[in-house]
Amino acid sequence: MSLGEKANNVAFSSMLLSVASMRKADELTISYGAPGIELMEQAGRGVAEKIMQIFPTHTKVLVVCGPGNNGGDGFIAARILLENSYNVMVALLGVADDLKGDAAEAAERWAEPMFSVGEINLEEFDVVIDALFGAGLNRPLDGEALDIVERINAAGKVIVSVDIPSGISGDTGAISGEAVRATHTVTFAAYKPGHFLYPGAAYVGELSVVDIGISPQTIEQVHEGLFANGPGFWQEALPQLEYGSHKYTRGHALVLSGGITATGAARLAARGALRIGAGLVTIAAPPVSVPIHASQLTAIMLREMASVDDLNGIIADKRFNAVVLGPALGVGNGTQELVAAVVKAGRPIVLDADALTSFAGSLDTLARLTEKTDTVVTPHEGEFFRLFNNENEILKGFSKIERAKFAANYLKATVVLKGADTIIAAPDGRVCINTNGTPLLATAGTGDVLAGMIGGLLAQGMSSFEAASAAVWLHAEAARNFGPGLIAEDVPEMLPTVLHKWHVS
Ligand SMILES: NC(=O)C1=CN([C@@H]2O[C@H](COP(=O)(O)OP(=O)(O)OC[C@H]3O[C@@H](n4cnc5c(N)ncnc54)[C@H](O)[C@@H]3O)[C@@H](O)[C@H]2O)[C@H](O)CC1
Ligand SMILES: [K+]
Repeated sequence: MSLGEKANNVAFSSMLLSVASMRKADELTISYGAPGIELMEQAGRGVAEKIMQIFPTHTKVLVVCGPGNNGGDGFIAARILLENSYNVMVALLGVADDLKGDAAEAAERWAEPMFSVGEINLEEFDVVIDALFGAGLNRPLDGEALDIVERINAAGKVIVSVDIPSGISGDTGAISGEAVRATHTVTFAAYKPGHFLYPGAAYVGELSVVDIGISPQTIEQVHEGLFANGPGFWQEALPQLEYGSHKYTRGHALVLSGGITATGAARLAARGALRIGAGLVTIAAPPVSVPIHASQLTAIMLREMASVDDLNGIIADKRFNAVVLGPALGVGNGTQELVAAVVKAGRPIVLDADALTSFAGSLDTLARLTEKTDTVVTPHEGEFFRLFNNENEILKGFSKIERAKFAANYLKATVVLKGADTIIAAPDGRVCINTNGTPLLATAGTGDVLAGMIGGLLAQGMSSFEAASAAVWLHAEAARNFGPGLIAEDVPEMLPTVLHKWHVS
């Protein structure tokens, strides 16, 4: 199957491999008969081809090789570039005699001189290939390793990193001391979490993945449930419009509103739900807020909710098939009671903002509710820590992925842990890392819109993990399409452009 065909495979193109699962894929492939050096040849060729796609043959290329197989990839890339008449030099961190296994073989195949990193002047080159460290990085860079990374970053050249920018952890995106700021990163077989998690995501530059002969079957075999978020992952699960569609087949989302000074959040959420395709959307509001909403709503409907009894009366109508609670709903027991009432009705729910903060300090009360119905919770870091502040002992040292997984398991809910690199974690252990986050979303009310968008997809029958992943990606894509000056009200209105661009009916 060509990479192009594989990319069409919904799950495959989004599968992320941890460093350990990549190593297992490597070992399995070798055990099936492909020698390691062959994988390295294909890896090095993938890097060389990226250079050849972009730069003319008179480009002066310096390949900086580390002491392991990342360096091995570098030697192969250097040889292939030289065979294609590129002007190439190789500098080695360490000594050639210390090279082992495939890296030593790759160095053997580089028949030209090898310089030490101390001998070369970066100014003489146009492009630097960073083949210092990849999956084997196991401690902060120091000494000569740190020095050459700092020199590479200071040289102002185009930098192509092999597998992952040196100094970045493939699993967490964390920086070990310093890291190469790549212009491009070419990785192998599958993307790694560190390519999408900050700060690593800011160091990879333009990211591409090349096939090195590890089969999709092997990748699926070692895959541990980590996905990169994008249309490739959930497009097939998105509700599609059929000729028979009418507003009732597209679901009815209910959004609960706060009091008279806090009605905008509910309208933002409701608009997000409507724009993402819910057939009907209703806001349930306290009597004081009803006239405020009434003067501003058109397609979105409005019901008065003076008490929990009123809410029970409203959701007795089973056509309300998704409920969004939280945006400016108010913090306290009142909100806890509203959440409990909706859980009792057994509808899929989205809990955001105040519906989460209201349970700070009573996490188990929340867990007993969320385990009863299909739930998506959408905390940002602050809300997460308020909710899980008693679990700090356990969570200390946890990565962002591990914290999201812990919460999803604890609450038996899909957790959207928002941030520059939003993580979506399902109770079954699957994790989706968002790939298109943008600081444009750092403006009041965008979280309300996201909660509504998730509710709108749940109303259309989409399952929680896929609905949350799709909404997170479409939400950021809408912001990117709008650009500078974005405010929350713009996000729902940009959705048609994004849905059209991604051919999502
Ligand atoms: N399927 C695959 O996994 C393939 C991987 N390829 C490439 O191999 C590297 C991983 O190679 P490895 O030898 O395991 O480690 P590195 O080359 O990344 O690191 C080299 C070596 O460096 C030492 N080290 C670690 N941290 C430091 C540090 N901070 N300072 C100094 N030295 C350090 C440590 O001993 C490491 O062993 C992978 O990234 C791919 O590029 C194959 O090419 C294709 C298949
Ligand atoms: K590297």
